[in-house]
Amino acid sequence: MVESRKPISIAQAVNKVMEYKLAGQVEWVSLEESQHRFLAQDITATHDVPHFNRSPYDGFALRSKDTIEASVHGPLKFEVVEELAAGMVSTVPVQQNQAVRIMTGAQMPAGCDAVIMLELTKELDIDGRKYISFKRSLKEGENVSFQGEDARLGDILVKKGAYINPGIIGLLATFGYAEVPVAVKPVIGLFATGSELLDANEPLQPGKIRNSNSPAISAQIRRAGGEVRYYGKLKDEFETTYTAISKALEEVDLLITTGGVSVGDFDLLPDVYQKLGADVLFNKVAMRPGSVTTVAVYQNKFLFGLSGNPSACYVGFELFARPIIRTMLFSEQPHLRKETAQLAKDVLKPNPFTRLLRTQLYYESSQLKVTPSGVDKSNITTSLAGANSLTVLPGGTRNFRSGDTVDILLLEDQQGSKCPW
Ligand SMILES: Nc1nc2c(c(=O)[nH]1)N[C@H]1C(S)=C(S)[C@@H](COP(=O)(O)OP(=O)(O)OC[C@H]3O[C@@H](n4cnc5c(N)ncnc54)[C@H](O)[C@@H]3O)O[C@H]1N2
Ligand code: MOO
Ligand SMILES: [Mg+2]
Repeated sequence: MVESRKPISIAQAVNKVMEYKLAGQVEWVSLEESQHRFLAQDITATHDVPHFNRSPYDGFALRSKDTIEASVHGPLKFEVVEELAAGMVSTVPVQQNQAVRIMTGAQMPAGCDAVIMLELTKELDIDGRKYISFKRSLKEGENVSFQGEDARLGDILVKKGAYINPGIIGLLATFGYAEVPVAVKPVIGLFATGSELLDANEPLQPGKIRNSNSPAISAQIRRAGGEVRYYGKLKDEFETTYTAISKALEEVDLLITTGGVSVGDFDLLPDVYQKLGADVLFNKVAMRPGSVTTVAVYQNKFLFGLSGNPSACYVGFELFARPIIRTMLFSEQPHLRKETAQLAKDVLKPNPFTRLLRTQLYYESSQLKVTPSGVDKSNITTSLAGANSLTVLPGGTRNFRSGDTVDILLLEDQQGSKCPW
């Protein structure tokens, strides 16, 4: 008699997994290496930016109160007493009706409170001395970039858990973070199970298929921010499978297997969990694909038994393993980002279990739209290539029509969501 499994909802399954979430750790890496990593601490401004008043233009710094009389009919003439390139500081005090030639980025000379752009002046040479004339007055503070206008000392600029993008790299450099505190990448062990599996470099043989799950899941692990420890393929033999899994568990926090979790004669993972004495959190989720996804905990380590079917394996990872990885990367929004979009095609099917359609999300005018990225079956690989989102069609519904608003989960997004379920 085949064991009967009781399906639980996705929300219940996600909650069960998140109860056991693991803590993250901090390491320091060079600024360059920090790209695509996740911040392990809030980044605060270590000084004002800019930290001195400076000129945003090439022109002449002067005292605005001296310019009040300037007009088209009565241009004023000021003597130029110094020239400042960016990086230089003034040495000559500026007196009434004097100006300092100043370049973009140079610190404002003491006493000056405005800058007139080069284009608005005429330069004169009188008896070997330099002068400018100009025809308009300036207000106090005009064309000055003030200390602290970009950031103030102590401001929190980027929160812990943020994905480090090029803009953040620039910010870190601005504030002198030559070394950056980032989350240690969780190491995720991975096995593919199945005696039918060939590697990508092997020619096809009758009855055998190439192992696509390991490379795909490895890429998903890296996309989520983890590091892959690939242990290779396992034939469907109990002793070798049990030994390999128990040994690998000593080396990683999270171990993913693909295949062998259903009720077939060679689906050995349920027996492996039993022999280990692992606590099986669930072995059936009311979702399609991925209904056989099984998660177990053993000595504070996770065993993710993902389905062998490629689409089911892909979805199972994103829903249950990704949030654990992102939590270890200090994210407060570790789940896939949830949004709504308009369905662009009819999906005329009953959904006894919640269906997670692999979809292509795109913009049309100002509307977000989704369309299935291929055939909606658990054993299909081709629909995964074009999928940048999962469209959630809740269990107990049927027949969605083009134009219906649906919930979507974004696969390529770094923002995430607190809990979409
Ligand atoms: N009697 C029942 N049969 C099945 C049930 C069920 O409830 N009762 N569930 C079906 C569902 S749903 C799924 S999903 C699959 C899950 O099977 P397993 O997780 O046990 O995976 P396998 O049987 O090992 O493989 C399934 C399928 O995927 C192919 N596969 C496996 N590994 C890979 C890989 N690394 N790369 C590419 N393809 C892989 C494998 O050859 C099989 O075709 O069970 C249903 N059956
Ligand atoms: O778990 Mo299966 O993926 O529902 O098709
Ligand atoms: Mg099976």
